[in-house]
Amino acid sequence: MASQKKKLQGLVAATITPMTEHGEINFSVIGQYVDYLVEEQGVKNIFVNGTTGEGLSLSVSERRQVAEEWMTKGRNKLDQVVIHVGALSLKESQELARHAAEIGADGIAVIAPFFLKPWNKDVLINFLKEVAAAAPALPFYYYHIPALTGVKIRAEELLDGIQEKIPTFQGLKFSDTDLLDFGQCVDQNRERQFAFLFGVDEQLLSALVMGATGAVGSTYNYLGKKTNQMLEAFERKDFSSALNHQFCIQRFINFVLKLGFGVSQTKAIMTLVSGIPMGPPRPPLQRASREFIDEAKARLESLDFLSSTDLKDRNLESCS
Ligand SMILES: CC(=O)N[C@H](C=O)[C@@H](O)[C@H](O)[C@H](O)CO
Ligand SMILES: CC(=O)C(=O)O
Repeated sequence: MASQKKKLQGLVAATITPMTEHGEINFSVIGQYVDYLVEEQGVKNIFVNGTTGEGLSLSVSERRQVAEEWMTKGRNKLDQVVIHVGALSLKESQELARHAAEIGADGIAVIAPFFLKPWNKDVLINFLKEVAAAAPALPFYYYHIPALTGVKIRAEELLDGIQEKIPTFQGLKFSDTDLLDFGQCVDQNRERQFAFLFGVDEQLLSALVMGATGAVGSTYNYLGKKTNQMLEAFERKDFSSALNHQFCIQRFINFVLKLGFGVSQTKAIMTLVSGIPMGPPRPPLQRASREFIDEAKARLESLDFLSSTDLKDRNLESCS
């Protein structure tokens, strides 16, 4: 039963989908990628085929294969694998949900359909419910990302009474900066065992204060270790250390955001930091520029986020 599953906690890396130079999925590096997350970043949960994974740019068949590969390579190594199964077609979404159940995933997540959009809460819930029903034993997470879907129905409103409609509802992945909405999701559901997973990595500390139980994000692929240090400091109520860690992370994210930061840039950064080739993104995205890569690399080095370098002595802003 879904409700007996252990709660999803801590950091969840939104996985990149590695690709070859020819734009095909590069399954061959996923095993290495799992080991890197677990051993180097201390991250044992993953969120597959989401924004970072270019899930909506993959075919249904590719999405199934990617999910299977992560499940296979993650066996006995990862704690939880959540598969994003959102799609514009309800049928496709249901197929992916059933498939996630078949391969033994720990949960499914769904974004709001973003072309022909649900215009109110009830319409959105009805769509989500149909998807959830295709995998009745799997924990279900709603993936709230209004800036990308254009569906701005507040999460707080959506959560009101959701378990009556979707019995497998287990939590929320909240990728928005509206901490009033996020805080109210937590406050109004205190007696329920929901997971409140925050998705704006540069603001995670504020969300922890608001009651986040975990976080899903792209930067946990390569800043997982650093972010785990922040979580540990927060746990032991050492707020000044936690804030220092958050500021370090912010310095990097702020820097790359100003250069222009998205999935393409995440692929380039992960390639730099992990040494595992993530390849180019799929059109319409375009690969990160040489200038971006050089500047990001220099910044990673100065913040000590690139372990291979030894700049510590002349480094004033080092975050280690
Ligand atoms: C829009 C987007 O991709 N958001 C990611 C997850 O939800 C985050 O992990 C961001 O990449 C990160 O917070 C940097 O802004
Ligand atoms: C960041 C995130 O959660 C995603 O890539 O879907």
